Amino acid sequence: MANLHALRKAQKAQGPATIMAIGTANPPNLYEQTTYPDYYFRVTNSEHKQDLKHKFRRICEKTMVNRRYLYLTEEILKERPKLCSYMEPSFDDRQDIVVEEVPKLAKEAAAKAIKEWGGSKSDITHLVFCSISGIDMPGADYRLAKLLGLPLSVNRIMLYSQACHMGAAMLRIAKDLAENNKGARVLVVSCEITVLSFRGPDEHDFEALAGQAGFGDGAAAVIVGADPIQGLEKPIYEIMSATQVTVPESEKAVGGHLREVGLTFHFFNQLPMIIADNIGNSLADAFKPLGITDWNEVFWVAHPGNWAIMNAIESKLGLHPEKLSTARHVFAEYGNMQSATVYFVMDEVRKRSVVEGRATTGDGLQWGVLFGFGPGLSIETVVLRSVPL
Ligand SMILES: CC(C)(COP(=O)(O)OP(=O)(O)OC[C@H]1O[C@@H](n2cnc3c(N)ncnc32)[C@H](O)[C@@H]1OP(=O)(O)O)[C@@H](O)C(=O)NCCC(=O)NCCSC(=O)CC(=O)O
Repeated sequence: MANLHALRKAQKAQGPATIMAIGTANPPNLYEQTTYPDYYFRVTNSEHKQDLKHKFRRICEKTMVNRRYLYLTEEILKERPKLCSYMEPSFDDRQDIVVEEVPKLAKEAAAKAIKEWGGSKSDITHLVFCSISGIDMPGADYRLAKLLGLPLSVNRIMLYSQACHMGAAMLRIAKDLAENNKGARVLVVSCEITVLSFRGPDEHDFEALAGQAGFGDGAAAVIVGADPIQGLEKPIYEIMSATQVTVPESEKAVGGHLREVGLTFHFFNQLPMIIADNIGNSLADAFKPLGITDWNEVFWVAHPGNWAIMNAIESKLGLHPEKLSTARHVFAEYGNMQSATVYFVMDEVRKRSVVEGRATTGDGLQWGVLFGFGPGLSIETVVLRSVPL
């Protein structure tokens, strides 16, 4: 028994899971929000719906998004006209694209993270990959591992059909993998392209219209491992804890349905208030062991969701405006890239901390919260510890 105990101890890492690199990527096509309504109504052959176009323009302005990267172009849509209808069965056309393209964009982000990490691909022990799109067998994880040239021994896990909270949720998974497997180096990848949900406008479907106005395409990757090798691996943040709670009676607050017509997107207008009303409890539980009760004392890496959600959180928790300024900046420059967004925010927080001459990677503060939410309603709370700069 004594030997078994020693064996189990030897299998585990000593220190906490640590984020050692972050990479991001977007498709090459940049769409300015001011001209997007003209583009969108032209490519979907909806120019005759002028009142709806004006409404869509107002919705686009209300999002507070400035620009977004999108995989789909006018050329691609001409080749696949079913995607431009409102509800024509079009699953195969959509699937043809996402099965090929999700792993490719993911590879760009992952290659950047691996380069920053500085280790060898052969030392990557685990791959955790999420995307709403691209269900296939073998999956996008297999394709990505092949594109990157990862060792055949890599332990893969693919998470399809989840949504925005998965950026935070994958850190929760990676933490357990890194801390329970000595020497593990976990490549965490998220890739979201909106090909399943792109559709033409309909005056009776506000939720679809809002989705067309706010979502963007992007991929991001991080490397997570414990006990960094000095001189080779540079910690960016330590992951102190990671938890999920499901808000009761909220399963219809946000979600989607995958059908022949692609993915339809649904949300309640009350979503901002539901999130703001519930996030306080999650923060209190997460920071209790550290004795922190003032949410302005920590740095914030928040999934933006939409502008109203950030307003509601800021007001409910009494946050200073700078706490969510990076999340707002990323949202304005890229739109809501669902699970990938929070990694863009994390990348921006650590880069800004350097540029602004802060003492740590967390805006000069020691402790921070990475926060995500998505269908369920699932709230993910990850406590991060910054490192000195
Ligand atoms: C589209 C919005 C910018 C609209 O902003 P506001 O609601 O503040 O603006 P507003 O009230 O003036 O509404 C703008 C126009 O839309 C109309 N409108 C608003 N709500 C409506 C509704 N429920 N049904 C029909 N029409 C509606 C208004 O009448 C108005 O039209 P008119 O101008 O004609 O009077 C916002 O709702 C938004 O950002 N939605 C994004 C989608 C979203 O919630 N994503 C959640 C992310 S979820 C996430 O991140 C997690 C996950 O996905 O898992």
